[in-house]
Amino acid sequence: MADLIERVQEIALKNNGSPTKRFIRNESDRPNLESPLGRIPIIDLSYVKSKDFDQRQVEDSKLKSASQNNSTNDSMTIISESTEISSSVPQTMRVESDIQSNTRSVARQQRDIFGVIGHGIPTSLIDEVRNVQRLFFKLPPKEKQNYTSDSKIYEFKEGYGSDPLLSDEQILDWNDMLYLNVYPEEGRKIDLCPQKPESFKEKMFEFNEKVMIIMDEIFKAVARSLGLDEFYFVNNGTKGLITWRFNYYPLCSKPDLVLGLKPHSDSSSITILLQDDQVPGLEVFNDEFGWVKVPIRPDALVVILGDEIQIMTNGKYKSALHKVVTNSERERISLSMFVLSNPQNVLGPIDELIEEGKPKLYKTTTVKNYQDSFLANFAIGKHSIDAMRV
Ligand SMILES: O=C(O)CCC(=O)C(=O)O
Ligand SMILES: [Fe+2]
Repeated sequence: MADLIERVQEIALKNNGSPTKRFIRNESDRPNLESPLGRIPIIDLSYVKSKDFDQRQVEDSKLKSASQNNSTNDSMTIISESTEISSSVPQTMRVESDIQSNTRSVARQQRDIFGVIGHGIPTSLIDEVRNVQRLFFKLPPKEKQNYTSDSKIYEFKEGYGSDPLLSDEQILDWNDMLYLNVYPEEGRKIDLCPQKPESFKEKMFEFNEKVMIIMDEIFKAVARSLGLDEFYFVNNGTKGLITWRFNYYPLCSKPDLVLGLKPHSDSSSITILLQDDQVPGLEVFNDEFGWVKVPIRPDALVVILGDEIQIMTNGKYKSALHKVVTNSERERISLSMFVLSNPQNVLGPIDELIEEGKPKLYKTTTVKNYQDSFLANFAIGKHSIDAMRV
């Protein structure tokens, strides 16, 4: 078993987008390309940051309803007042989505994923980040290969690569990626950071600085919504490590047989996702309707709750089960910014969040242990959080 040297992009180019056997999913795992368009809440960060207490409370309670598993119909009413991000899906896709939502309307909003607007990051910078990412993946294979690290395949593999091949039975994701540690600064491997396009590093670090500020605001709002001290996460190393994953999904002539990314939850506390501004693909699991498409709103960042939050909140907030489907017309990119706690931190339910009379639902371990088991399980499609249940 060796790492897959030929990248998905090259396979796609050589075969006109036609996947080889290794990518073909078993019948039960194949995507339904007609899944309905989901509704995800929108949080306006300019209100969350506001000094106006009342306005901040409205946004905080939206976040609470957005995240809490057992929220009531009342809290859903609050979030339904917010703008739906489906409103700015590009015209061509909107028509398709509207037809779908007419035939099968999705009433229940997601509670494990939400859009963030009012974040103050200029659209021009967001577009530039998407642009340098696209330019990087357009480089010749040899050039991109310079950014591949030679660490063992079952460890976290920084740099350029694709789904590591861990067993002969494994079905691979139709995705190439570039993984980079961006925080703390001393953890950066500058030799794995693309030299081309020239502005890649500059745009990446400029964007990172802005996103780091937003992360703190989100952590503060999440803490408030849980009744914790607002600095609980900020002061306890929940923003301990930030890793970016630039995803590239080539076009695929058999999107009904293949997945861009297999169903998974992220191991992070939260993931901030910058979606492609044109091409949909992300789907999230909805308890009522099964898989639903996550709408696109080009200026919004998407926040995905990860396993760490589910464990820390003793299941009060849930991590989002999500996957990516491919399409036969256009390639797609996305950028996942995973926020992980300090590796040495203890990971387990927070004492203040264990309700009286309710048991602890998750074991306690270290963040490092959880990450290690997550990476090994991810490749073979297993969910690590299942092993954490008491
Ligand atoms: O491509 C996307 O929209 C999602 C990517 C993702 O889930 C991941 O990188 O973990
Ligand atoms: Fe993910």
